[in-house]
Amino acid sequence: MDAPAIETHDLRKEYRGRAVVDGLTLVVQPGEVFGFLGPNGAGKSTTVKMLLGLVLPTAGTVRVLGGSPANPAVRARLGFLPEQFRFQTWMTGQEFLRFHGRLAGLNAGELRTRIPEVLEVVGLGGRGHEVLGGYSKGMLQRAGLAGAILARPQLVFLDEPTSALDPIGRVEVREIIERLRSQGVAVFLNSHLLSEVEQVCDRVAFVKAGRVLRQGTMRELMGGVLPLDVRVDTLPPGLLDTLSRLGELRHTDTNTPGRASVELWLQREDAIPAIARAVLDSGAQLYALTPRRPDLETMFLDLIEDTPEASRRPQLQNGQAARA
Ligand SMILES: Nc1ncnc2c1ncn2[C@@H]1O[C@H](COP(=O)(O)OP(=O)(O)OP(=O)(O)O)[C@@H](O)[C@H]1O
Repeated sequence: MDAPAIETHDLRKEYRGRAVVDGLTLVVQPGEVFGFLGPNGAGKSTTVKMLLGLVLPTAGTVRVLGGSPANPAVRARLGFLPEQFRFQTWMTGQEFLRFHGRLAGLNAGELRTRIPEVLEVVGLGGRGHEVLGGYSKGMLQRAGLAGAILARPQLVFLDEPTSALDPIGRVEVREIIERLRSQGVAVFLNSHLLSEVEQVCDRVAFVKAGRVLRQGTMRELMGGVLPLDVRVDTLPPGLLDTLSRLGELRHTDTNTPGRASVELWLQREDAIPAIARAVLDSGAQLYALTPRRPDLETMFLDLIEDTPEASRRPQLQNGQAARA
């Protein structure tokens, strides 16, 4: 089996005696999309810099792709899209990629085939001859992403990769990330767009003040529960009893004539077919069975709620009141 894409143990970074990364232990597997989340100043960028070998840890160990990030052979297999990329605005898109490709060790033949390929992947096909100074913010972000994946890295760090993109661009970046995953590439994603992280990440870690507060799959973070919304036309006698044997009945709404909805919390996804059968056997019409993904934003706010900012936060929707 391949070495983990990222493996840190008790990683620590101090600036002037203050720990900004404080005992970070993480494992990210090849082909895994890992979301690294936390409020401003949590130590995310410092962690990424240590993983890239740009900042030396004060203590602890870090291995990427089975080796040291200080090793040039390891670095050649890493891709990085920083949030604040300083582009050489006088270069064309192609020149920029050629420059980065050469730094990553690609030869002239590889660059000739790979540059048009990545420009196409990021949605800049046919625009590579234009100077970066004339690109829009979204185009620059796409060019940066092209640079990050150009040398076919095995591990890619993406820092806020869609902050300048419109909704279509965001979907495209999600598709690029999914394609990377299917090719066995690990992606370390840092984004404040939690709904986006929710949709694409296999696992997430929440960090605050340099420490991991919680990490796991979305399901694990929810305590292993899968909420399911069931929409039917009516609730015949006995159906609620049957459903409550298949999952935990959390909420029932029969206020709209001709419509009823039930929220069930399941322990196992494979209870869903039995729920569909129970509805049909009861004689009701089934309109929807919707597994609900846990809401990362609510989890995030809950976890960081003891910050001073959080105690000033107004009441949240869906009954999620901020506890001071
Ligand atoms: N070179 C440095 N010298 C001194 N302090 C630093 C240095 N780099 C970062 N810090 C401090 O470390 C803490 C963590 O910073 P870091 O940039 O890693 O946070 P972050 O989670 O990436 O934040 P953001 O979401 O705002 O980008 C901050 O308090 C920052 O001021």
